[in-house]
Amino acid sequence: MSFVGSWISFLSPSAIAKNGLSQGSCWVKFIFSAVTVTVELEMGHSAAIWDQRAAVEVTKDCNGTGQVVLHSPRGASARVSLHGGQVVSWRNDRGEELLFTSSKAMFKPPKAMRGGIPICFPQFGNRGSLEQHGFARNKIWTIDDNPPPLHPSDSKGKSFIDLLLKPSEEDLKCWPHSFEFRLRVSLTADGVLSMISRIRNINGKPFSFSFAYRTYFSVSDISEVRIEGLETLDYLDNLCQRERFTEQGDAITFESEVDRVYLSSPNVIAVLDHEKKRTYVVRKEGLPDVVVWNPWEKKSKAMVDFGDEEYKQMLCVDGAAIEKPITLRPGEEWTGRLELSVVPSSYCSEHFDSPQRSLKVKLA
Ligand SMILES: O=P(O)(O)OC[C@H]1O[C@H](O)[C@H](O)[C@@H](O)[C@@H]1O
Repeated sequence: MSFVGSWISFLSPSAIAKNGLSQGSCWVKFIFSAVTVTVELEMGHSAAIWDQRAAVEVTKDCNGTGQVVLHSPRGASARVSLHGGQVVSWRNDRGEELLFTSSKAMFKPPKAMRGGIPICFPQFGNRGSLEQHGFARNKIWTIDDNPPPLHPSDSKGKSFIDLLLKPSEEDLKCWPHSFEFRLRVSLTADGVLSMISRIRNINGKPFSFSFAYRTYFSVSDISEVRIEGLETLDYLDNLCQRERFTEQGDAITFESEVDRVYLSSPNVIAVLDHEKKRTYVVRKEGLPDVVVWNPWEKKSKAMVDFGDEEYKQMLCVDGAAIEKPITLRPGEEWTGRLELSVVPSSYCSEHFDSPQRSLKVKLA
């Protein structure tokens, strides 16, 4: 289908209804700022070159929460909820969902939806006095129309949205530190998903926090999955009172519950799904730790928003800063970046066999 054709079908009411955008929505807004589209005709085929910001849809529903859908010109998409600033869907150009969402997930505040990429801030797990994984994932974020600039490469050729979280009076009672948390979520034409978090101390005193992009990857079968890039690292085992161990295996595979924080990890990690013949590549910056979590059978049964057998279809691999909390002095800002891409495993076996050696790709 030509680019123009696919664009028109994207705008049609049936496409909007198919994407579920009109259901229960108070309004739908399309943002096409600074879009430059060139359509080239060559040998009877049409191709599109999309130079600038691509299509971003914003939908707001009646209970005050909303979603933003990012579209790539080649058909990939990402959906971000204002509830939690949580990425709730990431699809490739064939429409395949790459993130896990539980069939029992609840999409209503105040709790984060089980799946996607909830943000753990300012606390990870129960390492502190706040609610599990901190409050950011449970709050309503706003769209930031005028964020401080990022590097031009963070915008060029991408569809993106900027979100903002500031503490409420209630948040300040349990965590008395004023901050601005800016989140940029973007999608490249090839469907690479990026998240950039900028957290600024606007308080008169220093504060410390921990952080994780809890990333629920969708996998064919957990027994067919392995992680490369964490071998030989030290980790804290949440199942053994955070005792420190050293990883011994060649790669990480799964046959029981896992809940670990790998320390001082390389900036590129690969999650290989043999059955699907695809590999997720996780690139990160500013995030020294990697959490690996799968609840397995017993814990799955204990979670109300998670199916008994669903542990087989998911794996959390989170870029994180946990062991050494980040400290910001007044006026200082911290940045943590995550970039997710997916490649066929045939490509991976050639290029990603040893992530520590060959995946030294700097984030743009
Ligand atoms: O159910 P959640 O609050 O999302 O937490 C899910 C899991 O996250 C972490 O990995 C914790 O160490 C686990 O103890 C917890 O069960």
